[in-house]
Amino acid sequence: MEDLSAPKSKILKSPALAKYILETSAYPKEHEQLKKLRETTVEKYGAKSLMNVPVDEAQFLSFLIKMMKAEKTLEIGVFTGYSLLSTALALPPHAKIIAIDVDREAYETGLPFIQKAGVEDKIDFIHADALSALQDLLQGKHGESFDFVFVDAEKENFIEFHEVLLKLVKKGGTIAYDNTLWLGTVAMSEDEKIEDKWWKKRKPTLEFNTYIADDCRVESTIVSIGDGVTLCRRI
Ligand SMILES: C[S@@+](CC[C@H](N)C(=O)[O-])C[C@H]1O[C@@H](n2cnc3c(N)ncnc32)[C@H](O)[C@@H]1O
Repeated sequence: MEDLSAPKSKILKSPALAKYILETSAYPKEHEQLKKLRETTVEKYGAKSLMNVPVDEAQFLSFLIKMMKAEKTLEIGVFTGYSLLSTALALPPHAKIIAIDVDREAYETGLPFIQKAGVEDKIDFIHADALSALQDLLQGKHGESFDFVFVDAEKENFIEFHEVLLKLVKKGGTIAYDNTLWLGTVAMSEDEKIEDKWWKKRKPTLEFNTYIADDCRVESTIVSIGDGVTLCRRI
């Protein structure tokens, strides 16, 4: 999660290079309804609109979903639905996405674009706190059933999410965690400390990254796109 007030909120430190990637590769291939959803989010949410995943990151995840031939996915942290719509467009017609967020208003802001893109039927939105919704999925018939999970909610809960998600994702399935390089703070020293509201998420991010590096139940890699995405494949 990031906003415009964040200190140079991308990990790519050259703004010119970031602009080049977006303009040369990402924007030309962006679906019309994704573009409209993004513009509406900026208009309504201003600085908060950068909570949407960056266009190049969404395209990377879309590639991954297609290459995996995923058919059942889960998203934790929807906001106005940029990554949700991108995932829905990447999935085949009969596929399903369960999407969880505590903020129904934000989801409903993006919903008209999901509807116009013709992919609403693939989505089952759950308006709830993610940890309790995940427990419900586990009690239901969803154990070991997901091909792909995207986690883009509070960093403080990532380790708890991971433990439940390992019971929900299939063997060979992938869990992607967003913002795992947290504005680059993971590699900063105390001397370089930035504003408290950003710095305080450095510690849970560092703890999560160490936890995953030590977790023999998954193969994992940190991809330096957006604000950092960790991919975990369940062994
Ligand atoms: C960074 S935004 C998600 C952005 C989204 N993936 C996109 O591409 O637009 C984080 C979202 O997580 C939601 N969230 C944070 N903690 C949550 C929790 N414990 N349970 C459910 N939703 C949560 C917030 O309401 C917010 O909408």
